[in-house]
Amino acid sequence: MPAKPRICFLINPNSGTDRRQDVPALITHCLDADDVDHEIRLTRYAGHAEQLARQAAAEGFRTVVAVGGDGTVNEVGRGLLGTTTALGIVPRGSGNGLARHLRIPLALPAAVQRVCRPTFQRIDVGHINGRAFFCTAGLGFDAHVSKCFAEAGTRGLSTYVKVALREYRHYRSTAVTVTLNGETLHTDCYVLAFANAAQYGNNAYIAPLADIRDGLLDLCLIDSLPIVRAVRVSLGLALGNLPASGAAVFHTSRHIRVQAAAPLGFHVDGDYVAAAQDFEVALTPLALEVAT
Ligand SMILES: Nc1ncnc2c1ncn2[C@@H]1O[C@H](COP(=O)(O)OP(=O)(O)OP(=O)(O)O)[C@@H](O)[C@H]1O
Repeated sequence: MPAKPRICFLINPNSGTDRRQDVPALITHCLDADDVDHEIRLTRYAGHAEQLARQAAAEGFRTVVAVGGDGTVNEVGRGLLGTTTALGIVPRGSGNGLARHLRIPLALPAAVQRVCRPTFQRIDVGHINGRAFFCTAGLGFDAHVSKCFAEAGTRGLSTYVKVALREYRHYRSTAVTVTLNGETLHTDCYVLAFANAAQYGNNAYIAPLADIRDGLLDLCLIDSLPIVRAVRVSLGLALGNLPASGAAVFHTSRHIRVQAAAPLGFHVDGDYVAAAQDFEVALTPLALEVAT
């Protein structure tokens, strides 16, 4: 009889807004012990999932499953880069952008069953200033909001919307020079998003045409955001028609350089990283195997 696939579940107990304590028992209940051997480990601090994922890959697990949101998925994915272990996702975050893009079920029982009988496929991986991202990265207002969101004390979509509306009142664009596809653009940056997947999460489609396997990043540039345009952008995000709305400019490229006139914050997969003035953004095609 062939050996059962080994799956390691890494749970971030801090993801999302649902604080139920019995997630390990639920996972064990939902999977079929005849089909898989599994282990469950909990993250103890931010950054721990990357370390645990790398260790699980070294132990020979076929799949390491991020049980959490896009931040946890990012950490686990980073830990698996360069290994032969696949990333699985059981979505438990606030936004779940990558899970939604890959059409992974949002309900825990269905997601656990899917990861036990998966289809394996490879996805592209983006890097911004050396930091990997799998869903989106960005400069400007979205990064600023992710920084304020992390400091807000509460999570979830309603906190995110409250923080975004509060910060919108005083956030201003920064002048940037963007080099891509042999062209140089001098423009202002309110938001510059680099999309590997189509959405930020919560079905907010920043780049609805983004294909996670096409070897290209979709860039979405919003140079300023007066109120009328803010309404059009919000509708475009919700309806998935931002490119047709004319409220943002889109490009595709595999390698982008951005130089900003003043320090600009950036995020990867919704988690704020730092401020910088020079950005190198690049895509490595099909660099990570994912269980979907
Ligand atoms: N045990 C832990 N204690 C505190 N923070 C943790 C722990 N484990 C992981 N983290 C951090 O929690 C952050 C948020 O988690 P995650 O992104 O999974 O949830 P979310 O923000 O609710 O979901 P989403 O990103 O989909 O909106 C991650 O960036 C991760 O670094």
